Amino acid sequence: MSTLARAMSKFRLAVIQLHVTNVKRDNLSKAKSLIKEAAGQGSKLVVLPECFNSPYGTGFFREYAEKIPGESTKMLSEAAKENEVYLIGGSIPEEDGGKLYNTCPVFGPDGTLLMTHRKIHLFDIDVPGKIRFQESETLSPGSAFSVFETPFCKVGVGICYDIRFAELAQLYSKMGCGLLVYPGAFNMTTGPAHWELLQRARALDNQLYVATASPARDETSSYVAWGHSTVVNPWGEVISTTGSEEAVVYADIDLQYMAEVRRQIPVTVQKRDDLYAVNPVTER
Ligand SMILES: NC(=O)CCC(=O)C(=O)O
Repeated sequence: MSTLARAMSKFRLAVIQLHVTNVKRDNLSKAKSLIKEAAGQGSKLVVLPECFNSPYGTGFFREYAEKIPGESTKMLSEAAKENEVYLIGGSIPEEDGGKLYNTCPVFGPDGTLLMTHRKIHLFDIDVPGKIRFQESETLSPGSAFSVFETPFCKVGVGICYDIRFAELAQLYSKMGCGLLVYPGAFNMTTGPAHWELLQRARALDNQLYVATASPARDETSSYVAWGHSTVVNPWGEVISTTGSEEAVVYADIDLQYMAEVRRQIPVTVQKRDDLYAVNPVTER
């Protein structure tokens, strides 16, 4: 491997666990300053949480929704360019053609919008006495897979509940991703039970890096996020995490290490695709 290739196989990732308020302007300016802070620490890829510009809740999505391009994506584009980072803009409520989506915009270091991911699997759950949440009351699902290239590796994007679907991660892995990123706001019921477990499972199943970005916990909000933004390596180990407060979580991603794990335990090439296969039906 050349020195350049070796250098490109390592990069710093920053996950911003933002304290989200109901004042959009404040959310945007706080996000902007934390992106700058993360870039100042050498991060090349920066991730914001699900619903970083708006409180998370079906009663808020329409009020905070924007078209793309709009106020929030303008800030993200400028921040990506000013700080020369790839920026996964968490998610924002998006309005398009009268429908609302939970959408993650991704920007390149020149400020270009590389792609948007509209949450594919809407968060509709009912755990009696604990939590009932129906995103589908106000949101429509996306129906496209979302992978983008960086000089370091291919990155696959899902939003929160998308992490529960192992086939999506498997598909992204098959498409060549070395890192899966899920901006997500788990809650006080499913967070302690499933959040870390799902990340480690997706990482181990596919022998790749997994990163999640949650809003910081706010006990006064109608939906209390679990926090605990995390990065997991291809061995299934948590390599960086935090608690419930606002924080920036840093992790050094090493694609050579991923290749080493895949050589040692070669499940990615041992898959019996002659017996079973997960194949994309649409791609963009
Ligand atoms: N925002 C979400 O999709 C929440 C997902 C979640 O909490 C879960 O348990 O799954």
